[in-house]
Amino acid sequence: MSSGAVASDELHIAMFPFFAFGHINSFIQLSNKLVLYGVRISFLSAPGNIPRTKSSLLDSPKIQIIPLSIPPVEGLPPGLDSTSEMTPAMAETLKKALDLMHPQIKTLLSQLKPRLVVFDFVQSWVPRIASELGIKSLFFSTFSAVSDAYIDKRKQESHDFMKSPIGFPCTSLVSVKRYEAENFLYVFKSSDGSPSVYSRVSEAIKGCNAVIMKTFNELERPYVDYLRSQFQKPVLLSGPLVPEPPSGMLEERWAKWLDQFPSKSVVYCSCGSENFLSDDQIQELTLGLELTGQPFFLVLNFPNDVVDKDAKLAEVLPQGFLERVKDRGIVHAGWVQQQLILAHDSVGCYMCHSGFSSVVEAFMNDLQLVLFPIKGDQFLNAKFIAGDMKAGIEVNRRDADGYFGREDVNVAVRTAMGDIHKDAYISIRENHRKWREFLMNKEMQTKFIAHLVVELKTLA
Ligand SMILES: C[C@@H]1O[C@H](OP(=O)(O)OP(=O)(O)OC[C@H]2O[C@@H](n3ccc(=O)[nH]c3=O)[C@H](O)[C@@H]2O)[C@H](O)[C@H](O)[C@H]1O
Repeated sequence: MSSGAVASDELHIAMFPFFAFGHINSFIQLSNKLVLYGVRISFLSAPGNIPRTKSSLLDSPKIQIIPLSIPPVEGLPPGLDSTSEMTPAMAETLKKALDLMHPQIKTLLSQLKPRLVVFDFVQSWVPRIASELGIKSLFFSTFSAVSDAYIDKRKQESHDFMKSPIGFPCTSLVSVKRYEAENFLYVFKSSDGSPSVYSRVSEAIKGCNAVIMKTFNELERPYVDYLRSQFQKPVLLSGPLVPEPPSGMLEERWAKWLDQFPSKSVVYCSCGSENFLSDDQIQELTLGLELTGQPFFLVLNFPNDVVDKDAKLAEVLPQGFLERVKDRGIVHAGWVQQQLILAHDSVGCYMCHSGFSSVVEAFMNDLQLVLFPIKGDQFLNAKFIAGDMKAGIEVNRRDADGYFGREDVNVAVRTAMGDIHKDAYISIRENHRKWREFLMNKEMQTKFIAHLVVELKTLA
């Protein structure tokens, strides 16, 4: 069959993630798995995100990237195409810009003619236009099932979030800290006419033909069963979408720096592509990493309104800090090749925000997880990993405001590295090893995707 011809039974799927790399990445991993089963993918992307997206998508004639244009909206500087470059306020405005893409997307879908469109919570209007075109729509939740379940069917008071809801599965997750419950109220916030996260997710679930969740029963069955009882519609499971081992080479400067340290001795610390720490948090985090005595590679992000990121870094780092740690510590502001850093033999501990893709990448490697969630789903992911999976250690946080001090960082990292609290270290390490073995089992991964493809073809 020539590359232009389309087999009648070929399944063509349009992928339309929200313009945040925590979401884009999950859509990329889903696309890469599906294309290996002959599925044709049209990946809708804002122009500025195409280079990173292209570098992670499989180089296959079955995948085409479709560039979109983001309509101009006041408060959204032109040329910014992902939340990793935006302030939180701009990220909210980006949602409004996405809502204005309704006609563009409808025209595109009518031209592409996919049998299915997989969309994100922000674009909760997709089911309407898809059904007008005879296209089935699937809401792909890039969050963990535990986080979707905990947030589900809630009232708009923080005390309501303190405890798990009635009917919630009986697991280690029975309550959250006050500051976490207060943070969850964000899902109800609607800024100048843009619908709240809560209403977008509710509309997405109500309107779609099925929900896809990036998980599997062996990991999150209680939460998946709970959501199935709430959603009352097909919930398809993709499995963990473990990425293929990263291709390419780690940047020379980072490879050379990491090579100088013994195996599993370095702490890699990152807050993900969408989180920005306060100056005080940066002080305590850096002084805590210094106290551990371990070599460390710290990556920090600043929103795009911080023009000179290196100057900002110099301003917020503790006095004399860089001089004191010059032989064993690096602090970098900006994007790094995270998967290649995690795969480096010198890295033995990953201290992270508990983002779901980043955690899956941690389980691809032999390292220990230290969890310091920053917002939303990350709080629940951290509790799930430390509580249900017992495969990581959370940094101790103050109940009222989530404050963590340098000693909290020091204790968590040294426990994860086996310096102190040996019993906890041994059990966490063993559980991490078991889950890694399971997640890296090719047969299991194949089973998840093969089953998903059958379900998608049945739905289409
Ligand atoms: C659903 C979303 O998941 C997010 O976490 P996640 O780990 O998936 O995303 P990132 O850490 O941004 O990372 C997303 C992807 O970018 C990669 N990366 C990131 C930073 C970097 O410097 N270099 C990289 O290569 C990383 O390896 C991962 O593959 C958050 O919880 C968010 O709250 C939630 O809405």
